[in-house]
Amino acid sequence: MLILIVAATKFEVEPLVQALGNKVDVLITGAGMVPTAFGMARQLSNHTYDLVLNLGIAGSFDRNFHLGDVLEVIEDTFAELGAQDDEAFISIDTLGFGESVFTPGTSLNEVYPNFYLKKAKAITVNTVHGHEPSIQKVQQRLNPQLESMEGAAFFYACRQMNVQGMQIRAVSNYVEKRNRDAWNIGLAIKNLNTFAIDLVSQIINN
Ligand SMILES: O=C(O)c1cccc(C(=O)CC[C@H]2O[C@@H](n3cnc4c(=O)[nH]cnc43)[C@H](O)[C@@H]2O)c1
Repeated sequence: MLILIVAATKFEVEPLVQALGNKVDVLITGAGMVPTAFGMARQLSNHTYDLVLNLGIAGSFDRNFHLGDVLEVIEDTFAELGAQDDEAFISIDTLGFGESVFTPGTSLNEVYPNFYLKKAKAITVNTVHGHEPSIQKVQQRLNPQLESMEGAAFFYACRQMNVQGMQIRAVSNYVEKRNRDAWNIGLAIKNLNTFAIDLVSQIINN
């Protein structure tokens, strides 16, 4: 089983690289949609994989999730792709020249049914939300549970390159008026990597 791990920063997957770096390929793209899409296109043009895993931290709109929770992203939307029409937003889909909503090519249940994670719907943004009025606006429009800067681009690249992909994220912060002191990146990275090391070990040993 050939596995590619895709992450925005090396910090997010450092424990997994220490534990399993000789058994899987790891692509560190840099943060954001463009580096993710470009990095994946280059890597997947030159290599073949059975499974591609996007691992990272994320902000949560949903207060039922706790900091450190590890979640499977089952839908991801390019939240800013469209046009403003005064107070309204017209999605790229409605405009008729693109798609904004993407789903994974596979699922945890399909890949390894012994493992279970709570599911979440996410949005992908260029600008991390940190201003209450714009948070309320995006919640009314899309009702997202999570936010990252790469997820939808990951799903898009998987689909374009015809590979099976899955996105797993751990909550590092709530999406709220910017409050960097309240982030718990350390806990999110610890829980994410504990889960991912366990999952990848099981997959490659079975
Ligand atoms: O210090 C900051 O303000 C800051 C802003 C965004 C991301 C970071 C990171 O250190 C992590 C990079 C990675 O984290 C994802 N992420 C985490 N929380 C959020 C969020 O609330 N909204 C969007 N993305 C988030 C993102 O995918 C980044 O690539 C630091």
